[in-house]
Amino acid sequence: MDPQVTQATSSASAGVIETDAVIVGAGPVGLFQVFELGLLEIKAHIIDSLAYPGGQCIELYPDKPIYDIPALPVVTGKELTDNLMKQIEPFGATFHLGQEVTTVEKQEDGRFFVATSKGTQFLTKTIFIAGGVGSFQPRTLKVDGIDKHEGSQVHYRVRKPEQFAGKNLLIVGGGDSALDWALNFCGGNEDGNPHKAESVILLHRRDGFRAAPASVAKMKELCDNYEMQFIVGQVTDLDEAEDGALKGVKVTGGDGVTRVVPCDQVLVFFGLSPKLGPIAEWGLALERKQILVDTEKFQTSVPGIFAVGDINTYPGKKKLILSGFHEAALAAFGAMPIINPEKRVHLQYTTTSPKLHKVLGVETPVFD
Ligand SMILES: Cc1cc2nc3c(=O)[nH]c(=O)nc-3n(C[C@H](O)[C@H](O)[C@H](O)COP(=O)(O)OP(=O)(O)OC[C@H]3O[C@@H](n4cnc5c(N)ncnc54)[C@H](O)[C@@H]3O)c2cc1C
Repeated sequence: MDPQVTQATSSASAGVIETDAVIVGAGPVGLFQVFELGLLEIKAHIIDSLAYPGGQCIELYPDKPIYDIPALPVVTGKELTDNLMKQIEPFGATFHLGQEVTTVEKQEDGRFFVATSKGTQFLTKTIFIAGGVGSFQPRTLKVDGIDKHEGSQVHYRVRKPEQFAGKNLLIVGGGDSALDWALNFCGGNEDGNPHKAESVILLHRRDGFRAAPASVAKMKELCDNYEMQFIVGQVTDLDEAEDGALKGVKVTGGDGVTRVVPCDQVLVFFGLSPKLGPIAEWGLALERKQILVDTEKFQTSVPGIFAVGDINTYPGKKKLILSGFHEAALAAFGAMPIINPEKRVHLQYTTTSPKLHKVLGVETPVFD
């Protein structure tokens, strides 16, 4: 992420943050919402459950070309995100990444209380939901009783690699994350690896990987040297000690035979899938898991809460980035009477707005 953009690292300890605007979702439309609010001199806080901005563009197709962004004949998902980050840099939005917005509650004074999974809290005059297809959550291992081990012995993310040092690890999955972490924990380089595990077993349902060829080659080399073990199969059951702790899992191989694979910790990397999640609980009118909005301000059934981008629906809606950008512009204007009822808002061209040029640190052009 661009270092110029403020990333709040300890906002939970800062108490309740009072603000004019909270944006839920840092996909392309949420990012452009920062720009449109910035043009109207509104600073926003933007929250995403992912650890990085870009939404679907980064999560699903970072290196694929997009051909229908006006004036950009071709741009990849990553390039579009990088450009949006650059474009919003002058507007000083605060990013709260790696946290899901869980709670939205209307207060008596008309503002909204917003809270995240990491305990960050806001009191805001307006909310812009740019939640796309929902917040991306790790796909979980579907085995009876696994939930009681999640967080202690079964993990879907690696937050602190040091907690796995010296352990017997079972890493499940066949994509880049599974292989990268398997190689990382195998380590064993000459300089020493602070996260080196006691043993690493990689388990995948087939003998083929959706990962960088270099990682696959390295993994095979480590297996040939007996520094890692690779098993084809699927976890079908747990192997628990008398005290309930996990001492291994049962793996059914391609031959139909089920074997016990002992391990201390299980790391599962099945990718991420989007879930509407808590947004469905905020009392907004929905239609087939999308938020109903008007087509003037893109406001939801709750005044003060706007919804833009893939998350909303209205007659004729098309789920395109282009449509989301348009909605973000009109939603920003629509929110101004709530954010600043005293202020008369006029449409200003970015070409001729001295106020904007001051923010951007550029000269206002002279017209003959
Ligand atoms: C393979 C593919 C190719 C595509 N190609 C094109 C194309 O060529 N042209 C085009 O116009 N469109 C294309 N699209 C569609 C385009 O990507 C979407 O229209 C666009 O990403 C929508 O942007 P968004 O910001 O509304 O939502 P998203 O990009 O989905 O971003 C939403 C963000 O909100 C976050 N979020 C959701 N709920 C919460 C919550 N409760 N708390 C915190 N964060 C939350 C999510 O983690 C996510 O990061 C393509 C899509 C795919 C999958």
